[in-house]
Amino acid sequence: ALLGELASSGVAGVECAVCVPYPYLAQARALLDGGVLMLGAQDVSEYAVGAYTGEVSGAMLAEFGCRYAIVGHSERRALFGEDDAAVGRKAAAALAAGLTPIVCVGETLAEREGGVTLAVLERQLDAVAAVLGREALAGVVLAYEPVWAIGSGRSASIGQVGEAHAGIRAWLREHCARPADVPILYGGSVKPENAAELFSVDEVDGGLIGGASLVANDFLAICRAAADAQP
Ligand SMILES: O=C[C@H](O)COP(=O)(O)O
Repeated sequence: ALLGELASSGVAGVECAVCVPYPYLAQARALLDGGVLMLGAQDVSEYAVGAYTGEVSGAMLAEFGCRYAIVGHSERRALFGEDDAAVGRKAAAALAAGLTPIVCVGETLAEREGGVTLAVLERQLDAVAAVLGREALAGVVLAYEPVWAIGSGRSASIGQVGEAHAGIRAWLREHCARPADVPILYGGSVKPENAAELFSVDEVDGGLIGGASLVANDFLAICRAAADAQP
């Protein structure tokens, strides 16, 4: 459904990708081949090669046509013990394999209520910068995903998103060789109804869409909102 619609109507200036679970990569690649939608994975191993049973390396993902790998999604951090340093190593592994890592950062509700949102984002970003360095950092995509907004139906407010994205851009100016090259996506209950408003916020360069991406027409509406928000 996505391919048909995107091929006919297009979404000028917007890069769209689907990040599918590992077992579906081959099938997705066959469907997407030569089309306008790019392919990504939802995770990547921090190890390039070796005896790590069950791990999926960046080279394997590249072989299956992936352009992107999400790293540090809050569910990976919270449920699978991925700490900030591991997220940095995964980002490096993705880059080394020629993939663009989509590095997720975001605060929990307790951290937001404790007034430490920007400090948490900086801590998470510092760990990535420590592994990548200023040059390589310019090759990532960042995604601000407040944990409390993911899958909850409750997106962050415009003010909250604006403050976080401005903070991340300011951090990039200090730590990245080409800070303007790094897109900052917002994720957390993005829907057709709120996409235009979220994409109108300064420093919001796109979205990382979960639930709404499972409904083709909703995802398409969000892609169009991103196209309409182009400067
Ligand atoms: O992986 C996607 C993000 O975590 C956002 O999910 P959501 O749009 O269902 O809140």
